[in-house]
Amino acid sequence: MAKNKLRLKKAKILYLSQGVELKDPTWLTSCKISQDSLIFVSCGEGYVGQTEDSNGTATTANNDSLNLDSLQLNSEETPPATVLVLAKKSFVDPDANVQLNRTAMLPGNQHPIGATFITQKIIYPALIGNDIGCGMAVYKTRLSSTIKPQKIVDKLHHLEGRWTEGDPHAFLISKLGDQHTETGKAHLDQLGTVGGGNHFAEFVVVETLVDQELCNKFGLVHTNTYLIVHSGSRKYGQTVLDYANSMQNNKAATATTAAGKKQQQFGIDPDSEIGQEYLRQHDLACAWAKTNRELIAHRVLSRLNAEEDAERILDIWHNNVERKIIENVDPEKPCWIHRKGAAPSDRGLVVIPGSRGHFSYLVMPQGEQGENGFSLAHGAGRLLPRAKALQKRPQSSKQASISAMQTTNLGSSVICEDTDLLFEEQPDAYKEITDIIDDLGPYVKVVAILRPICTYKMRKENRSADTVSVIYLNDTNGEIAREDAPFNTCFASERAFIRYSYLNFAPNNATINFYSDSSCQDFVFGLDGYYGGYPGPARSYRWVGWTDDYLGDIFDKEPIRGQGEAATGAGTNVPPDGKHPGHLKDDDSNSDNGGAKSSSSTFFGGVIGSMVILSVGGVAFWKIAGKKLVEDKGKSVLPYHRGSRSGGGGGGGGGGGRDGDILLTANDQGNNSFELGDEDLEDDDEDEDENDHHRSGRQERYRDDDNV
Ligand SMILES: Nc1nc2c(ncn2[C@@H]2O[C@H](COP(=O)(O)O)[C@@H](O)[C@H]2O)c(=O)[nH]1
Ligand SMILES: [Mn+2]
Repeated sequence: MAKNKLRLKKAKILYLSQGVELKDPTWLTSCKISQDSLIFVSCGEGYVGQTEDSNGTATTANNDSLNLDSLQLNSEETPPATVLVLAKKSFVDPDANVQLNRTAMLPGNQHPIGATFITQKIIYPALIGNDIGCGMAVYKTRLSSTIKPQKIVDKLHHLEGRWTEGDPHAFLISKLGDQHTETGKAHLDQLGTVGGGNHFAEFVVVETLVDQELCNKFGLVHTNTYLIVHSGSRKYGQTVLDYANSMQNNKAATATTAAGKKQQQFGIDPDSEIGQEYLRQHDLACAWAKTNRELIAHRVLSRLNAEEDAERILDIWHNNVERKIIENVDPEKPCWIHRKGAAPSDRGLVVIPGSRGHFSYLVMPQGEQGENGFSLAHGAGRLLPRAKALQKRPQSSKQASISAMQTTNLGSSVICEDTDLLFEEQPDAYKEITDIIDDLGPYVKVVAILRPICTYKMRKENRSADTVSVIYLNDTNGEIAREDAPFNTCFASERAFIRYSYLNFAPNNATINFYSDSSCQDFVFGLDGYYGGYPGPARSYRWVGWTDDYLGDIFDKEPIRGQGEAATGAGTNVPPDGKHPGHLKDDDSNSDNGGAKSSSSTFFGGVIGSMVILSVGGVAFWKIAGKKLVEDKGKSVLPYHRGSRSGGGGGGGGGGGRDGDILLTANDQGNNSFELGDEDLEDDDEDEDENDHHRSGRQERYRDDDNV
């Protein structure tokens, strides 16, 4: 319409007065827009018209609370919600205001973080996003407040990847009961891991005891150190959102009316079967996230021998949907409080962190809670988008600028071995916490102010997440050698690799255990026949702790096999569902106890979206192209000399490798290099941050994108 009337070649955005984008032209007919309403037509520019604040005062666009009543935009089915912006002193991004007002008309898939949305009769999974149950926990520890930050830095290692000192599944069940048996082994490698993005584990001390009585009640003292843990449900939450999305998509396809379609695309009736199932899974994810924070605290504190007597002071979700009867709305029917980066103000003590270089506040909600949606800020919130914060990284004196980022103006230390993340999360990228606390003045009483001393974000070195342990067990002698074959992190820029694969050097009759010690969920392995290997009884393979998640597309394709007999055999714990390489064979005679006619094996593995191909004793190199494993014909067999290998197991039991067997491949740290084509950097990670396209490949894997 605008195109024709105004002869615009590229009318891109229509705004209603107040700056609300008219996304869907059907609103013009389905909503009552008065005849004399103004519509602003833009060729892509932002809204520049005037807005009106809640006092009726005209202001410039998008910089204050908007009164949607004055929009005269009302649909009988979805009248726009009332919008209240509590931020007065603190900065609010104009785009956030626009998103907020748009969401008030009909929740879509863009909404600001740091907001609460209250609905009746309908819930909106998209408002919660994928990091269901993200929240903050605070623990009192017995560590003295005089502890040196460097001591903490030195001790905080091996916190990535699966918790190996205990059984994560048993831990989950012990905390949450049998309801979590249904989660099976899935995602357990992530239980007890901080994750990426804004997540952190931070040691703090008390800077100021503000409300002595409440400090006494919660054990807040100057002498001790406290631990704040911020994390969520990791990939588990994503599966729950996926469920909701798939159900909604199905429904949307059968919706008849335009209005009905919109509703069904984004919202669910909580009493419907789908709604009930979503809420059930959502609640499990929230419980999972809480347990995750508990295990993170346990792991972190155990590094400092302080896990035993730690006391949890609070644990709150700031990313979930909650049912609540709000008397003055409807004393009978519950409302649904969606918190997207907002802390509850009806559950006692709340922590509001600033940034790793600012103070954090412990506050107690007070006074009338209601107009604030029973919610508070969950943190200072970002001032700068990630990309902008990253641009502040100086190009020169790289190392100096990295080191500067590893301490803060408050004298605290920062552990963050991803340099981009280090800059993205710099304190200057966050708003001033004191402004936020001032804005919350009517709703909270400050209890104590906390000073950071050491913030753990992530380490790359020794990430057990990126380690595959290959352990050789001799039939009779038990374990004879273990090698951790580390992927030198799964960061695309650094090239994942496996140092060695020793399969060919394991003795005949050995049982080779593949321990999945990884949260690299797309990591895949395969075993297949080997061209001309040495003769000997088959080895068998045990797959320990592997789940379907680890095995990607590669195994859907039958790998190109060598000419020899495969030495694969089903171990006691095989990878699921036909994906075990043993299932690919015609002749399954080489089972656990070994068929006599086996030879050696070609062994290959890969990381989808990145690369790792290894091949021991094989004849071919392989590479990942997109999500497919293809033979890399450009590579020839490279020699490998057993003599140069360290560790036991080589040649024991009579077989051993032979000169000329190929050691693996992959990156400059392996013995043989393996170049990657560009396709290896393909960005196919479903975790990708929609606001953060500058990275690629596996680099996103550890980023929790929706990690509010
Ligand atoms: N004390 C610290 N606070 C931090 C850090 N990184 C972020 N933050 C604050 O926490 C919230 C979390 O926000 P979310 O949207 O990811 O849930 C954020 O708004 C910051 O104010 C940190 O390292 N230490
Ligand atoms: Mn969060």
